[in-house]
Amino acid sequence: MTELSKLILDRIRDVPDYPKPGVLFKDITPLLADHEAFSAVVEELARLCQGCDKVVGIEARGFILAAPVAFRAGAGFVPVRKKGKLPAETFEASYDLEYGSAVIEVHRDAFAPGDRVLIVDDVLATGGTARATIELVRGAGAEVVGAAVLMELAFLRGREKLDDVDLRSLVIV
Ligand SMILES: O=P(O)(O)OC[C@H]1O[C@H](OP(=O)(O)OP(=O)(O)O)[C@H](O)[C@@H]1O
Ligand SMILES: Nc1ncnc2[nH]cnc12
Repeated sequence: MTELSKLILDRIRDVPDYPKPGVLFKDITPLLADHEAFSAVVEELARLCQGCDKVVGIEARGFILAAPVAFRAGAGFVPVRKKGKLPAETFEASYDLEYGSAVIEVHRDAFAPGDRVLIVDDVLATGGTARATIELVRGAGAEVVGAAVLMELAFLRGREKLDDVDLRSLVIV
């Protein structure tokens, strides 16, 4: 196990049966509260944005990672939000996730044509959220150069839905 993996795994709390019975929730708040771990994660994710123009973060937990990653990498930040939260004209996509379903949106003018984009989120579970985000970003005229998550839950096989992108996970459990 690498030093970074240990730093991450030691600071993720498992919460059983949240938000529904049978779900083991991976709570990243202890990691966020630890400067050493949070900054190491941001540094590592920012390395994946070499030459990218924008970092996309997915509401809500994705924002916490994607915004500092964009700042560190010298890229712009674009929010993908749950339906009804963005004020201007949007594209939208619906999807299923481990414990429900949702609709996400991005502003129609969020990207310049051909922008190179890294998608950042905290957890990859079923892959529904990431898949929908890729479609949104491509539909808005940008190029997805990669997707990066802090933690991948391998048993949910989300990676199989993302076989057309370069997916990096800092830890896989
Ligand atoms: O791979 P999937 O099965 O799609 O699940 C992963 C998504 O689930 C969580 O978000 P959630 O929708 O719970 O929103 P939150 O960030 O507002 O808590 C997580 O932050 C990912 O975005
Ligand atoms: N088990 C889980 N823990 C934290 N976030 C999630 N998003 C989807 N599944 C999750």
